[in-house]
Order: sequence, then structure tokens, then C-alpha cells
Amino acid sequence: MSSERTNITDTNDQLPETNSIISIEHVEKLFGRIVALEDVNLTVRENEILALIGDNGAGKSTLMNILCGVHKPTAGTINLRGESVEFESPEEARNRGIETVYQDLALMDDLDVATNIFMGNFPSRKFGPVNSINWDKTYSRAKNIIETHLKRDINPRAEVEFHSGGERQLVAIARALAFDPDIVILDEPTSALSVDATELVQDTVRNLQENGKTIIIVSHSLDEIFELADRVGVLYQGRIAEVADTDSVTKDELSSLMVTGQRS
Ligand SMILES: Nc1ncnc2c1ncn2[C@@H]1O[C@H](COP(=O)(O)OP(=O)(O)OP(=O)(O)O)[C@@H](O)[C@H]1O
Repeated sequence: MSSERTNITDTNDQLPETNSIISIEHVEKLFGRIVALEDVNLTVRENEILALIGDNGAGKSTLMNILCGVHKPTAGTINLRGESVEFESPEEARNRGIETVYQDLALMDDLDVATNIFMGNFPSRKFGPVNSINWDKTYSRAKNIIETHLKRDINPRAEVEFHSGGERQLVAIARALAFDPDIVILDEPTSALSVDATELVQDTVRNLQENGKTIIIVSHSLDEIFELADRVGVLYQGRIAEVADTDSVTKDELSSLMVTGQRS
């Protein structure tokens, strides 16, 4: 599971990565004496769905949190469209087009969908020296995001508490989309959902890809990975064990990579 091994097993790494949107190079993250990530090298391609998987403690959240500005790497480089970036905060990642939908959706149940989508980010209107929320724009923009990306009949004026688990996940995704990101990171987007709700969320993820977004999914579900992802990166004890096209790896091989760091 060295970085050399990653290059051997990712067949497409032989090709020049002309369509890379994020390139992670030799990233290390220490928490005191704990090595959470070690020499992580990974390319995210523009407009792909890349899954990140790994056993508990493998380093998925740490890598995700580095990409979205929560953690700073101890060493190594993150390149965004070829430019080295160092995010001091999630706001800086956001300003560079990276949004994250966390597992804890942090929705406010007794507020309506549009208010949840634009909380902290409301369209405003100026009355003389005073800035106030432009509610007409808030609802029309929410409707636009729902129609364009979610393609579901979700009423922007309905309170969130009246929505199903799948729809609530969609509202959280819509909140990320309100910042018009290029890259959306989804943390276990279907882990607590029923089969129907999972399909709903997976349809939305495909819509996002069709609409040009690049998507990184942190997931424990191998079914979901084969259903959705173009490629999968497996973390094992803080290192990338392998990056593979999902049509060139089996479930058993992914399970083995997660547990032992090797295909078999
Ligand atoms: N803030 C922190 N302080 C100290 N150690 C941490 C911190 N965050 C993560 N770690 C450690 O870093 C390692 C990687 O953790 P991380 O949460 O990234 O793994 P993970 O793959 O997301 O695991 P899980 O699937 O259980 O969420 C673990 O050993 C974890 O205990």
C-alpha cells in the first residue's frame, strides 16, 4: 500500500491527468502522535463521481476535512485546477468552489425548505443604507435549485419537518448548491436511509454529475459505490491502498483492500 502501488494499480494513472480538478500530493496529517494520513496521493477528475472508502479509522473523514478546510495537512500539497491551495477555514474552501454535505444534516426542522437552503446566505435587498433579506429571491432561487438539480416536487415553502429522510438529504444538498460549488463532497449520504430514499438521493447525485459537478462520496456501502461511482479510492491505515475504476474491481476485492490493504 505504498504510493508506488497506487500508481501501478490505477490503470488510468498511466495517462496524463489532463482533466484533474483536485490533485492531492504526499499529504500527511498528524494528530499529536496519531498518524491519520500518510503520503496520500490522489487525483480527483473533473465531473467524476469518486468514492472514498476504508475501514473505521482509515482516514476518510480526515481527508474529507482537509479538502473542505476543516483541517490543515501537516505536510503535502493540495492543488486545485493546478494551483496549490491552503485552506484556513471551510469558508476559504467554499470560496474556491468546494462544498460539503455532512452526515449530520443540521437542518432546522421548524423552518421552511428555502430558509434552510439559504440560511446564512440569503439573497439581500438594499433599502437605502439597510440590507434586508430578499424573500422573493430566496423562494425563487430555492425553486430553481430544486428544479434544476433535485428534479423533485419539493415545496420551498413547506417546513422541513414534513419531509421524508430522502427529501431532507436533498434539502441539505440544495443548501450546498446554493453556493454554486464545482465540487460537492457528500459524507455518507444514504447511511440512514430506506431503500426508496437511497434511490432518491442516488438519482440526485447523478443529476449533479449531469449538471457538471464533480462529486466525492465518502461511503461505507459497496452497493452504493458500484451504483454511483466512476472510481473508488480505498484508504487503509491512513494510506491510499488503491484507486480503481469501479468496472475494474469486484466487491470482494474492495472488501479485501479495506481490511488488508491488498486485493487478496
Ligand atoms: N481530531 C482528532 N484528534 C485525534 N485523532 C483523530 C482526530 N480525528 C481523527 N483522528 C484519528 O485519525 C485516524 C483517522 O480517523 P478518521 O476519522 O479520519 O477515519 P475514518 O476513516 O473517517 O473513520 P470512520 O469510518 O470511523 O469515521 C483515527 O485513528 C482517528 O482516531
